[in-house]
Amino acid sequence: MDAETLKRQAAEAALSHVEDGMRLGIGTGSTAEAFVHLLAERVADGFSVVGVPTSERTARLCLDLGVPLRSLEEEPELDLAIDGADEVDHELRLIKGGGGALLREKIVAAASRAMVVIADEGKLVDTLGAFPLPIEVNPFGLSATRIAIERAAERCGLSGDVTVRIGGDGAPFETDGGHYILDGAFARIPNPEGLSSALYTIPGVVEHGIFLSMTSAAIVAGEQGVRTLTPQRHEQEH
Ligand SMILES: O=C[C@H](O)[C@H](O)[C@H](O)COP(=O)(O)O
Repeated sequence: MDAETLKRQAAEAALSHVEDGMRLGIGTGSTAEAFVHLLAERVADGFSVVGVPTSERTARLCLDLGVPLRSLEEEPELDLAIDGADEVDHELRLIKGGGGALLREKIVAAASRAMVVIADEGKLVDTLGAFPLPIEVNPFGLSATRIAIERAAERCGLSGDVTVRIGGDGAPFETDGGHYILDGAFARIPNPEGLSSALYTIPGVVEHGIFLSMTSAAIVAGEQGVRTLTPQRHEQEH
């Protein structure tokens, strides 16, 4: 089965967590977009939800497909966030931000009573870090912040290049918040809590893509079917 089919299966299973009348945080990326398409079909059938998008890209798709939207300012307390991830470990710690939406995604997840992550099984890892860690930074003092990140990573026992993400136009990729992204190729992050804390001490760091203790459940689709992982590591077959 190809990754797109698996993403759609995970997105389908996530719909069972959505109840009529919910205020939903809606993630960014290809898996979240598969979810938006399915949600839009439900909305067209009369299902009532309001969505708070985690990016301009997701907002455009929701508007195109007729999913009603509010800003987080209008709906500051959400019932559920549904989002993809770049990596998920067995404690449901995540790396996110491959699409550059990590800041809004983390704010929306934090404003939600629960967060369900949807992914194909290729995203499941023993140790986070093979996917370069996205770190959102203020453009001011970019080089100084990059050096500070490298030193902080070294103090955590990590090495690897930290590079500025470049957009399609050859200029630094700019997030919806007007920040830049540095990608840290650390290969293995055995102590994500330690790296997270170290990154938060750097003034130019706006946010990073390590999501800790935010995931209520991860719905993972693979060749053997769709599984729901919870932080207690209980699994359910669908
Ligand atoms: O910034 C983007 C998000 O964190 C995405 O949820 C993440 O990159 C996964 O995207 P995809 O579902 O396309 O693999």
